[in-house]
Amino acid sequence: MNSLAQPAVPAASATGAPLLEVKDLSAWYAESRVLHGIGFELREGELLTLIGRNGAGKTTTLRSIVGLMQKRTGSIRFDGAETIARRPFQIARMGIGYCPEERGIFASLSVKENLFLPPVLRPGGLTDEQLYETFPNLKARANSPGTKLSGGEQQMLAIARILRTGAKLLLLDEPSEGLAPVVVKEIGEIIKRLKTQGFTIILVEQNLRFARLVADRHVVVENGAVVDTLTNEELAADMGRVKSYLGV
Ligand SMILES: Nc1ncnc2c1ncn2[C@@H]1O[C@H](COP(=O)(O)OP(=O)(O)OP(=O)(O)O)[C@@H](O)[C@H]1O
Repeated sequence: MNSLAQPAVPAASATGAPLLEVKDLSAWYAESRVLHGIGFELREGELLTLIGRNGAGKTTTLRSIVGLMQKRTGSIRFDGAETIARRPFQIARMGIGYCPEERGIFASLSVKENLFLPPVLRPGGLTDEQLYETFPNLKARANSPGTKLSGGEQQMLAIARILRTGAKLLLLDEPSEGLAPVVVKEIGEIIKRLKTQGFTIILVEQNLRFARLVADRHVVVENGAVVDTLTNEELAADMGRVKSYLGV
């Protein structure tokens, strides 16, 4: 039997409460306020995109959720617990994995060393076998140094790395950025597969075609606030609505 046929993550909670609730979230870089009361909810197993122009506050929202913004106010509830005052390592242990835009692959380490660097923080993560099944090209390149990987392979490695930790909410910052269309498609297939395995995902994305392929809902961020929320069907029916926010 395919070992990935079983969901890697437990089914939705019996209460039906959102897995993540962000309310009135503000955040600052030093004295500069960049988020102005962001709010949205995410149900278990859902895939949500944050879309918006450069500088809108999407990355800062992800950084706030994982506790990396020193000054943040409002409420971020994950799995029923308030996390706004928690430290990054505490939040990671609760089951949130962050894959930053810069990917963070260590050039001097092999693929395997990069993959096994983050500790397993809680049960429920993918086993080595499941990881290599999802990312066969990482298995083939297990002993290659990080420097020798293509952009797409680096992205896959960055995603694979957080799947071992036991995270059930994955925050992925622009995984399609700078990749050729064929590789973007491959990453899209992997993300769809992770969703069917039960992972809950927030994707920061500027590539609307890619976002449409994988997402359930889209939250549009402008000047550090949510200005619109659309289902994937609404986006498909009216791409102009979102393009006007993006200025494309
Ligand atoms: N380290 C930093 N110090 C000061 N200001 C920052 C820092 N990082 C981001 N900013 C500012 O915060 C605002 C929000 O940036 P953020 O990176 O969250 O936007 P974004 O929507 O993710 O856009 P992008 O796609 O360009 O990353 C921008 O005005 C940006 O210039």
